[in-house]
Amino acid sequence: MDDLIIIGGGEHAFMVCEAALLSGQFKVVGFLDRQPGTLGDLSYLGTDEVASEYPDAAFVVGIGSMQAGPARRQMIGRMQVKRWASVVHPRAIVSPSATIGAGTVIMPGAIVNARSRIGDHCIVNSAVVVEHDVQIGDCTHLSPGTVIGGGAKIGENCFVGLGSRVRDHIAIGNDTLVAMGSVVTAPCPAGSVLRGVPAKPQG
Ligand SMILES: CC(=O)SCCNC(=O)CCNC(=O)[C@H](O)C(C)(C)COP(=O)(O)OP(=O)(O)OC[C@H]1O[C@@H](n2cnc3c(N)ncnc32)[C@H](O)[C@@H]1OP(=O)(O)O
Repeated sequence: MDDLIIIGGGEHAFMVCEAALLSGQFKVVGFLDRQPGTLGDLSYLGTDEVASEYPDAAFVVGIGSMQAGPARRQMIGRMQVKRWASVVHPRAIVSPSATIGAGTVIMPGAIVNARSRIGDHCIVNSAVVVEHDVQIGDCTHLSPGTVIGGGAKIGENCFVGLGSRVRDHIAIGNDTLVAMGSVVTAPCPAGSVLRGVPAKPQG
């Protein structure tokens, strides 16, 4: 069983901790945060700088990114971490032909269907449906209840808000924000901000 350290001590970190414990794959040894705090029964180990003191542990980001763009990737790049764990809640359904990147978390009720590829450090949140043959880029957050149609491609560093739908076989560019409740019916370039039904670019 791997030792796991969670980066972050907020609400999402608690969810990640619970998923890790329920998976039976990890012994969660503590969490890092900018300031001392509490996270269930976990020990506060220190700030990000102490990560290098745990060379044998695996790490996972427990910070729920709520925006599109490179901030999450940059934060991860600054960490002195050798090994990233992917955490899959035992009540998620992941096809045996799907691949899940390092540092990615899959929350309860999520479905990742056949031949889909989820990148590194993604959040596939509660009750998300990622249909077959989908590609999700690194550091992208699919918020609870989103549905990604078969063969769609979502870029890196995207944020897809609560309950949104993305049409099958379309591509969404990197760093795109999809507002909650949107229905994305057409491809969009990198850096888009989309909102509404059907989703339209915002200025
Ligand atoms: C585990 C978890 O809980 S993960 C949580 C995930 N959270 C989410 O998915 C929420 C993400 N947030 C959104 O999608 C927001 O709608 C944002 C970020 C796109 C916009 O937020 P803000 O800029 O704060 O917009 P704000 O709330 O001020 O609303 C401005 C206007 O847009 C409207 N509006 C806001 N969001 C939306 C939306 N998703 N669709 C349509 N209209 C919207 C508001 O009603 C408001 O209209 P008004 O000016 O006529 O009153």
